[in-house]
Amino acid sequence: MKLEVRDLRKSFGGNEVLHGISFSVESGNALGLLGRNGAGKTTTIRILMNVFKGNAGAVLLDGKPFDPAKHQIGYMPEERGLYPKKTVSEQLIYLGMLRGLSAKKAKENMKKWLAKMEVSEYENRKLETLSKGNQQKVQLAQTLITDPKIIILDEPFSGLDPVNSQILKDVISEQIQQGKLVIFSSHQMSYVEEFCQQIAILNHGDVVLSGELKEIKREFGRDRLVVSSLEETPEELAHRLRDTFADLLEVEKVQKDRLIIRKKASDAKLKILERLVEQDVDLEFFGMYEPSLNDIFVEKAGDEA
Ligand SMILES: Nc1ncnc2c1ncn2[C@@H]1O[C@H](COP(=O)(O)OP(=O)(O)OP(=O)(O)O)[C@@H](O)[C@H]1O
Repeated sequence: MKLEVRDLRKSFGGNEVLHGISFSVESGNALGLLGRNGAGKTTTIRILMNVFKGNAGAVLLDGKPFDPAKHQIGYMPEERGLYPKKTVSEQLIYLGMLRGLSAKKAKENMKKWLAKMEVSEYENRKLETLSKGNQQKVQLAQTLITDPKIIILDEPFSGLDPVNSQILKDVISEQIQQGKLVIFSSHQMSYVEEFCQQIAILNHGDVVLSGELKEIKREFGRDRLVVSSLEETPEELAHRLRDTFADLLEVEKVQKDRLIIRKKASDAKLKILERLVEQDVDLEFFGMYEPSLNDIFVEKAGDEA
């Protein structure tokens, strides 16, 4: 399956908040929808789920208009909607049956997903007596109870500690391996980086970058090198390079204890290395720049995530 968002626009009261969003994702892949607060992630997901309609554009599944009501979808909205007074098992079975499972299958899946989320011990507790993080895991169990082929999660990691985030990450990775199509929004770059093949970065209602994360990283790192010296601080090294390497490179920035430089020609790498050796620079590191997703996000969306 291929889910495609094509040129989506949305206005609220004359204020356009999505200016033509496009991205696509196929089964067996996860797409991380990234963006700062207010970038338009939730609005995009709500249009995908037909909570409301866009003013223009289309959502297509295998090239045809996508109607979420006609498919089994695991959707976890930003505002969590479980019943605080009911027990965990009651509500999971109820919601499973509401979505077409037999009572037997709903009970079976309830047990399976509570175990995967490591919250089986709370099966007979009222939801309101659980911690926020455990309620969140129950919500995820509910989202996945029908074993949906399409999974759409709005900020699934919010409120989870690192251990619970890892549990969720493992569950999502397993779903991807089983061929599910996953879209989720997040601010947490490290998790997105670990298991998303695709990303779309939203900034003020525009997709500023989208595609295969590996490709994006390769492209982003192209022409850039990282260099550091044992004897000179990155600032001192930057000074030296600006003075005596200006024909070969531009100094881009200091990142922690290293310097990021941009080659002026694609074959300049060896020449740079030769000149560094000629000048007796005591090299600590010299190599390709491999940007983190956070580096890319900061450059594209303007600030720390
Ligand atoms: N119902 C609404 N009425 C008016 N404006 C809205 C409505 N829903 C969203 N917006 C506006 O649309 C923009 C995008 O909001 P959205 O919730 O999609 O962002 P987001 O990327 O999900 O942000 P966050 O990370 O904070 O959840 C914001 O400027 C928001 O104020």
